[in-house]
Amino acid sequence: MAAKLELLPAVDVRDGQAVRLVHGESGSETSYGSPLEAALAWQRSGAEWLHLVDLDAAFGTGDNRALIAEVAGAMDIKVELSGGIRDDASLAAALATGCTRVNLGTAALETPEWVAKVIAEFGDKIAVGLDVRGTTLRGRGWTRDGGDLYETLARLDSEGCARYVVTDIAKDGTLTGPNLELLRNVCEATDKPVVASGGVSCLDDLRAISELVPLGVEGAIVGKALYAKAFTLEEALKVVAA
Ligand SMILES: O=C(O)c1ccccc1NCC(=O)[C@H](O)[C@H](O)COP(=O)(O)O
Repeated sequence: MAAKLELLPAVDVRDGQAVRLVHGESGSETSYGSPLEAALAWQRSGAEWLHLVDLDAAFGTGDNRALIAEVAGAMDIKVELSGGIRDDASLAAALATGCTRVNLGTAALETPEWVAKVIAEFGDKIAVGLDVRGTTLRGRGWTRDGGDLYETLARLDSEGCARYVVTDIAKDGTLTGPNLELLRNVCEATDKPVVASGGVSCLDDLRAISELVPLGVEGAIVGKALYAKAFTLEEALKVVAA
């Protein structure tokens, strides 16, 4: 288990632009310009990880595959790739970017046999995103219900899933703080590391998530707060190093 919380600044890509959504809803975008510039800026600021999302692939409105490959290829740091990775072809394209790991979402709900197969084949290169409203999972760019969180978690655990990225959709992009209770509950239900996602608004939120490291929280994805300049990545990295 990691001793300090890992920080994963997010670059979510829609129609070629770095954007932030509210509650992950298509159409709620605020644009922040070039994804490559954003990713390079986080790297220059000392990030050890980048969380890179192809929102068009997640929503089924096309993809940004070439751009995502360009961004991932330009990074000297670890990259977690998410969005629309649902079959052999999209997984092969994602892994070919040289990313450190991929995050599967919808596939874990809709094609569990395929997910079990790729977990067995690729081990900790595969994480599963558990994106929830309450305790109900959501797939297809968070637009469709996909079953119970804890039943799915038990199934994935039994298949050897290495890691979970847990998002409370009600918090995502809202700057209203992470759902610490959800994180605690998921950590109680699994021995595997958990990456927290959604809602971080201030440095105290990162301090609060850091307190969950002994329970199994390994990292925190930070999006909107960095783009809205609530704090700098340098400040955030200092807080988690303390
Ligand atoms: O990750 C996905 O596949 C995804 C699919 C559909 C909508 C949103 C998706 N991801 C969003 C993120 O990973 C955010 O970058 C992350 O939760 C940060 O949230 P916040 O700090 O609240 O901006």
